[in-house]
Parts: sequence; C-alpha cells; structure tokens
Amino acid sequence: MIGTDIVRRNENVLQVVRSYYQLTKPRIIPLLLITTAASMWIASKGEVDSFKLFITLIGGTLAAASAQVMNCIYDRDIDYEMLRTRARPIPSGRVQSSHALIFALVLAVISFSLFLIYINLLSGLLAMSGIAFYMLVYTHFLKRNTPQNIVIGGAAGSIPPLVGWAAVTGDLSWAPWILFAIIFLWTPPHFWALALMIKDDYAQVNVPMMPVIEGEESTVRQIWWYTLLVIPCTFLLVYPLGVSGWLYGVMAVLLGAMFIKKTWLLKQNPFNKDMAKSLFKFSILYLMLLCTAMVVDSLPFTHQVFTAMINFVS
Ligand code: HEM
Ligand SMILES: CC(C)=CCC/C(C)=C/CC/C(C)=C/COP(=O)(O)OP(=O)(O)O
Repeated sequence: MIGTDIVRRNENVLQVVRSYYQLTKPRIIPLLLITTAASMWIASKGEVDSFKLFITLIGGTLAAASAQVMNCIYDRDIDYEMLRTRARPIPSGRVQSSHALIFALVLAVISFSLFLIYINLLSGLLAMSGIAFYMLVYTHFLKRNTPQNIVIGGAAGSIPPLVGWAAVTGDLSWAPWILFAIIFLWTPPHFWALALMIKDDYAQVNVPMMPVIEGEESTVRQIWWYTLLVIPCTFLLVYPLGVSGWLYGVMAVLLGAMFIKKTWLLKQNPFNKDMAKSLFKFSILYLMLLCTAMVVDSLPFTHQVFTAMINFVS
C-alpha cells in the first residue's frame, strides 16, 4: 500500500514537472540558443570562453522560457479555443495562472542574476528587454490587433544574438545588428508559412494573422519579398563587415538559393499546404545551418586549413 502511494506521488511530481516544462514551449528554445552561440563565436573570433558560453546559454534559456510562460498566461483564453493549443498546461487546467506567473518571474530573476553576476549588465538588460518586448509589444499590443504583429514582434526573437555579442564584448557593433536584421527578416517567411497551414485556427479566435486578413496570395507575395531581403542581408557579414569568411559565404549562397526555390514554388501554389509546410520546416533548417556555418567559419582551424589550401595552390 505504502509502495503504491510512493509510486503515485512520484508520478504526480513528474506530471507537475512535465507541465511546467511544457509551459516554456521548449522546442523553440534550441534555435534561439543557436543564434546566440553563433554570435558569441563570431564576436570572439572562434575562441569563445566556455564558461561564458555556458552561463549565457543558461541565462538565455531561462529568459526565453520566462517569456513563453508569460505568453501562455496572457493567451490562455485563445489557447483554450484553438485545437492546436488546447492541451497546453493552463487551458487544460494542469497549471494555475498565478503559479505560472510566479514560475515566469523566478525564471526571469535567475536569468538576470546570472548575467549580472557572471557576464555583464548589458547582456542581462538585453535578455530582459527580449521578455518585455515579446510580452508587451508582441503578445499584448500587436498579436490580436494587426496582421503586422509578427513583423514588428519578430524583433523579440531577434534579440538573442545581441545578448550573445554583448556577453562577449560588453557592447554592440554593426555585426550583431546584422545578425538581428537576418532573424528579423527571416521571421515573416518562417511564421507566415506556418500561419498558412493553421489559418483556420487563428481565424476562429479572431487573431489577425496575415493569411486570415489578406489571404494566401498576398501572404505568399510578402513571404517572397522578405526572402529576397534576408538573403543579401546574410552576405553583409562577409562584405563589407568582414566578420565571416568564404566558408560561411558559400553556405549563405547555397542556403539562400534553396530558400528562394522553396518560396518561389509556394508563390506559384499559394494554396498548397504541403509546400507551406515544407517552407516552414526549411526555414528552421536554414537558420540552423547558417548559424552553424558562422561558427565553423570563425574557428581558427578553418583559417589554418584555408591558408594551407591557398599556399598549396599558389
Ligand atoms: C514573432 C516571431 C515568431 C513567431 C510568432 C513564431 C511562431 C511559431 C509558432 C506558432 C510555432 C509552432 C509552435 C507550436 O506548434 O507550438 C513555431 C515553431 C517554431 N519556431 Fe517560431 N516563431 C517566431 C520566431 C521564431 C524565432 C526567432 C525562432 C528561433 C530563432 C523560432 C523557432 C521556431 C522553431 C525551432 C519552431 C519549431 C518547433 C517544433 O519543433 O515544433 N521562431 N514558431
Ligand atoms: C531574448 C529573449 C528572451 C527573447 C525571447 C523571444 C522569444 C520568446 C521568441 C519566440 C517567438 C515565438 C516562438 C513566438 C510564438 O508565437 P505565439 O506565442 O503567438 O504562438 P502560439 O500561437 O503557438 O501561441
């Protein structure tokens, strides 16, 4: 009897932990961290301090998690109405909003303290501005009021590379702002491709996402223009900034060509949900591989190989 009680209590504890974990929308966080890490690698010219990297990624995780928990509290009404989000911990009644709020605040306080104690004030303030922007500007003011919600709100998701750069250098120069711009311009193709697939969900709860308000053809046309803008922006790290080299440049061209192809296909078939899904998935792979290329390109080893190849050829 006592044994069964212990097993049941352990299951309950696990259930609670799982619910709080789900509140943080954990599947999105790794890509946010990849953009932070790529920025840190470029800022430190491939020789990033591992302790600083570790603390920044933990602090970034906690800040992003806090932002997502606050979003889950604010959006609990529409999350309950939509099939895709109904099983989230608050609408399904597994976590109370007041408890979630305490959790979000604790995550934010720990995140800011880690940045302040081990890194610097600027990176901590930037991480907190990410939470504030996502909550106040995106979730409160824009999400339910304008189809431009994710264009402006996308600035929140573009802050992590600023955090990473500030963590390494203590300030911000042109390069981190270009990284910011890359993610800012990448966000509309990323999100609208998904919004094309789940348009009816958003329409049902009156959230004015672009496909709901302007329809598929207009949305796809806008995805096309943002894709054409983001690709040249990725080249700016090579020229004129010169913070990334040939390896990254080649990857940026190849990935850019694939991005254009996917978007072009969707532009020809704006109502094709499979193509929208394919673009959405590719958008994630695109940013992941672009950031990986930034990291590999920044490593001293890559420069040594490149120099050896040049010497061999000449
Ligand atoms: C305002 C900006 C953004 C909006 C509105 C947005 C919205 C979304 C939504 C609604 C999903 C589906 C999640 C779900 O089914 O629960 C999603 C998935 C995803 N987003 Fe975004 N996103 C934004 C920016 C970003 C940024 C900046 C990143 C990372 C750099 C990112 C990375 C991801 C990833 C990796 C997934 C896939 C998660 C999975 O595997 O299910 N998103 N996004
Ligand atoms: C530096 C720092 C802390 C940055 C945090 C920025 C951040 C949390 C970006 C994530 C953007 C995102 C995935 C939004 C989901 O939209 P939604 O909530 O409208 O999606 P839903 O329809 O699934 O609820």
